[in-house]
Amino acid sequence: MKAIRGAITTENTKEAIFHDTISLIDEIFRINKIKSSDVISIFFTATKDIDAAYPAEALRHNGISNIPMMCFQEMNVKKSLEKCIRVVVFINCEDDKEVKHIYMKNAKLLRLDLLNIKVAIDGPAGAGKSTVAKELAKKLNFTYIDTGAMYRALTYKVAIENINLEDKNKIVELASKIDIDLKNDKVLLDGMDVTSEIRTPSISEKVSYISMIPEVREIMVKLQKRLSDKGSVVMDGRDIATVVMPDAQFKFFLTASPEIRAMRRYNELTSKKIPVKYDDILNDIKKRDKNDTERDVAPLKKADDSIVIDTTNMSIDEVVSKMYNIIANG
Ligand SMILES: Nc1ncnc2c1ncn2[C@@H]1O[C@H](COP(=O)(O)OP(=O)(O)OP(=O)(O)O)[C@@H](O)[C@H]1O
Ligand SMILES: Nc1ccn([C@@H]2O[C@H](COP(=O)(O)O)[C@@H](O)[C@H]2O)c(=O)n1
Repeated sequence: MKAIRGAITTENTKEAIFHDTISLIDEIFRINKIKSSDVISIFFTATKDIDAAYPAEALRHNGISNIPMMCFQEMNVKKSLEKCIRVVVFINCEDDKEVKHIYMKNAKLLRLDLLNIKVAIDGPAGAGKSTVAKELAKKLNFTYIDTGAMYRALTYKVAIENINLEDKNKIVELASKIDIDLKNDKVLLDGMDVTSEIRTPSISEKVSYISMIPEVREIMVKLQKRLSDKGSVVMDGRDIATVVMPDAQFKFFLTASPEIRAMRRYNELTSKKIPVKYDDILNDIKKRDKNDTERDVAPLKKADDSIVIDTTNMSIDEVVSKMYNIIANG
């Protein structure tokens, strides 16, 4: 037995409810290659603003009379999608049958995560990419992939193995051997949690030298492309819209003045009791920007089709909402 979910938005008239319910059920049957004799039962919910007809009535009217059906009112959650009919269809089938859940019209917003949407976010150090990307991914229920964390993890490994930054061969060899994984906001290096270790000023200072090495980029980009292939993702970095996900449906380039970016980073580190000087951070940011934008391979640059968001005078919430609205309305 399996359950197939679906939803569709409608209008509060009998005609619209009948039409949209039938469209939804037809699509669920068509895409999942099921017939009414496979169906055990169907449960519908409708939002509070739908009272002109029962969705189940639409199916009866359309000739389906032998499937047990029930209609309920959906929980009335504040700011939730209006005029929406949700359904769950229980079917008899083989255990290994792959089912596809169907979201139509504005109900697609309920499960953007099922639509294989790629969101690319690039920008200079401290522009707010990872903070915003993480929030946005949570709001959309997408997977978040922090590519900077991968270069940082390699840099951390280079540092603990005492490898000279000039020794490119050793660094590339290490890059090809290490295992980097991103799981539940944690960065795992060969299975070890290095989430905080990779964010220290000493790693930030070195990372753009490591990320300049073309063979290192090749290894990282291959891994990032593989990760981007898993459903809907938000990925942030420097070359995401240009190299890693050039086909992303949504591309953003976040920026802010170097002074604001340095101040944000200074506040972040001092709040964690990490002793730092504002001027050192500003210099590191400027140096990294220079290295990242001037390197030969995949330099940091805005893709032609990226939307620029200057976050200098915007709060984190404002940036996230702006991006979310662009995606939800896109
Ligand atoms: N719009 C904003 N307003 C205020 N603070 C912000 C804003 N965006 C991000 N920050 C803060 O700025 C700091 C840097 O942000 P974040 O680490 O997300 O930047 P980043 O672009 O990912 O940087 P890096 O490339 O160096 O990793 C964090 O402390 C974050 O909380
Ligand atoms: N796609 C990327 C991501 C990062 N880098 C390099 O890594 C450094 C650290 O990245 P953060 O986002 O964590 O600050 C960054 O300065 C780049 O040198 C990259 O090259 N490509």
